[in-house]
Amino acid sequence: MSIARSGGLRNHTPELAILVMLIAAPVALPHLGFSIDLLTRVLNWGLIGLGFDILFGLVGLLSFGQAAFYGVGGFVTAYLLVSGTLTSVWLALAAGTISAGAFGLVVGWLAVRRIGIYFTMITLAFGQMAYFIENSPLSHYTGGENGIPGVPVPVLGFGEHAIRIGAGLPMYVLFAVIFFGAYVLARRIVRSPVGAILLAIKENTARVAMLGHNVPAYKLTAFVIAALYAGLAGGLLGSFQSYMPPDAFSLETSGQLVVQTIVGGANTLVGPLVGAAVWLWLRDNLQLIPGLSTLWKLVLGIAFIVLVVGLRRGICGEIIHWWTERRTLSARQAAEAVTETIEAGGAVKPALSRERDATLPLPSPATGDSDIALEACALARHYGGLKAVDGVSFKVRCGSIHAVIGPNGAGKSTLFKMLLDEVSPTSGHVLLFGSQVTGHGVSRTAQFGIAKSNQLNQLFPNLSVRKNLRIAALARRRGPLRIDLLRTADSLPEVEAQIDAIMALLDLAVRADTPAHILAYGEKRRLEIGMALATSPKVLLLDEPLAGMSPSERAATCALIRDIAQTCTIVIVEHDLDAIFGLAERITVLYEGRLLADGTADEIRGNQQVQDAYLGGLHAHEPA
Ligand SMILES: Nc1ncnc2c1ncn2[C@@H]1O[C@H](COP(=O)(O)OP(=O)(O)OP(=O)(O)O)[C@@H](O)[C@H]1O
Repeated sequence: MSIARSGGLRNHTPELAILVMLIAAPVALPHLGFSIDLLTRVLNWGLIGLGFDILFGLVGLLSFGQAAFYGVGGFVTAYLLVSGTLTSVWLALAAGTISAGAFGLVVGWLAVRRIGIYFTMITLAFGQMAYFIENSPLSHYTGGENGIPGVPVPVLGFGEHAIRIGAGLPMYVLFAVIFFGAYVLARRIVRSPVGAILLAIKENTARVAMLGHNVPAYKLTAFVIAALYAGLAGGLLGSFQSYMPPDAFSLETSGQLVVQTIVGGANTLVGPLVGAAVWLWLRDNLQLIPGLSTLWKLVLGIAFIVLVVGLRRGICGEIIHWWTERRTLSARQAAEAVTETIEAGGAVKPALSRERDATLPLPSPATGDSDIALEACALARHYGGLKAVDGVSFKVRCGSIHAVIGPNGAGKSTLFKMLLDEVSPTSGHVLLFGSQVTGHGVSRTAQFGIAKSNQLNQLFPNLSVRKNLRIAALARRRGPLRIDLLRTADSLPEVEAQIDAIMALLDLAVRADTPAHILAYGEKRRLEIGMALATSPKVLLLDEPLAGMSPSERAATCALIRDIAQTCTIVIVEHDLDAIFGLAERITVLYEGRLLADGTADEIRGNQQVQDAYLGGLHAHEPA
């Protein structure tokens, strides 16, 4: 089970389990060497870990700079209280948390445009810069190397009814209540449309952008959420210790968070908490072993290696994986058996719907030759000296099926990429219903109404068919960015209805809960088309939709394309010319990047130049 799962009463089991764990911990764990203070400290790490797990576990962005936000939250809170600017610890905590979030917005804005190691390096650099700033230019406010002593504890109530939350059990209870609230919120975020899109970004970032989601903005959202959690944890640290230490900003803090999350299990939310418990317990108890002296660090390192090698998914990750495998094994085996049957040729030919469903996108108005849906205006793309596409112009009539054909390397895929603005043209532009889309980027172009099904499948392999389609359908319904963190991803009835209609159309309804990677090849191709269709496009680009299909699958897919053509304009690249001549109203022929011909199927069939350059050659090479 990933943390993105949703639906049903069972989904509240994790919250209940956490509640029981938080209540039982101060009773049971002191017998195992956990003091109440250690448990409180573990909760503090767990709190920063909740946000970090959304960033790292869910989206896959490894930050080595979380200490910066932990420190900002902590020092802003501590300074406001100790300087007397604020007397309410709660208000100071809110100010510290918001400051960390604002700092996260700035750092994240710069960092999320980079991926992999570059992202990590930027966060690391900002973390180190924050440490330096705390220690030097701002030492008047932060106390530099001395930190800020005398941070007051929170007070509940007013006047004579006020209760100071002192050290020991009361402080643990405060941290436990805050952690529980933060955990419930984090789970809601994970199960929200935003959470679903963040998980999809980790699976296949390019496809999420191609569907119309603003990927950098969603990553930034995750980054700020992580910074807010870190800021809150930092603010609480000062009150817990009555002292805000400068090492909150240190690289060791960021590193320890990463280690604890890996040990506990990323993408589980509770993993960083469990990792912190194991890590801090080992650290505290190893130091007490007589004769171990400074060797305890070596032993701790060996323990880390053993844990990581032995439990690849981390402690919680392995437990959840084992449990999920047990629960879903029979369903998975049944799905794999269906796939084997289909691939062995034993499946019944898909009974594709001929009825247009009311929830599918409505047809574009096709009112005559002047009604042009898409226009390529002198499009060119050069790679150094190679002219992959060289000044190609053509018009696609609204409501038609328009084919682009040409031999291998003619520039068809490059042309498609420019139509969706995945690749910027060297010169020329694209008009959609008379408005220029070129230059807006792939997400905006998808939002304008152009969708593409790719030559090579671009699915979210570990997500079910329904979830794949949901990511696509959410793009058009919610626009490029919406931060609806508190609703569940499957709570939009119109989106679910659209998914059901598309699954019925694609004959994938029985595979709704099957992960995409288990599907048979032909089913994956249909899902690829379905994802483009789920964005309710005005113009659908199909790049070699029949590639690799059996004759019966080709026939079924051609019928599907005709069905889809009732709802939107289609531009199709395909090498199966029999299919193309049967489907397309108009055909554009490319040869070595240039436009060779453009006309009706009959005109193209009778064109001698096309015969010489492509049709003759292709039929000569075509397998029987
Ligand atoms: N990113 C790139 N960098 C350099 N050359 C490229 C790039 N993308 C495509 N090309 C080249 O541009 C030319 C056109 O490629 P493209 O994939 O668009 O052709 P195609 O008509 O789609 O071929 P196919 O039918 O085999 O898919 C080819 O020579 C290809 O090697």
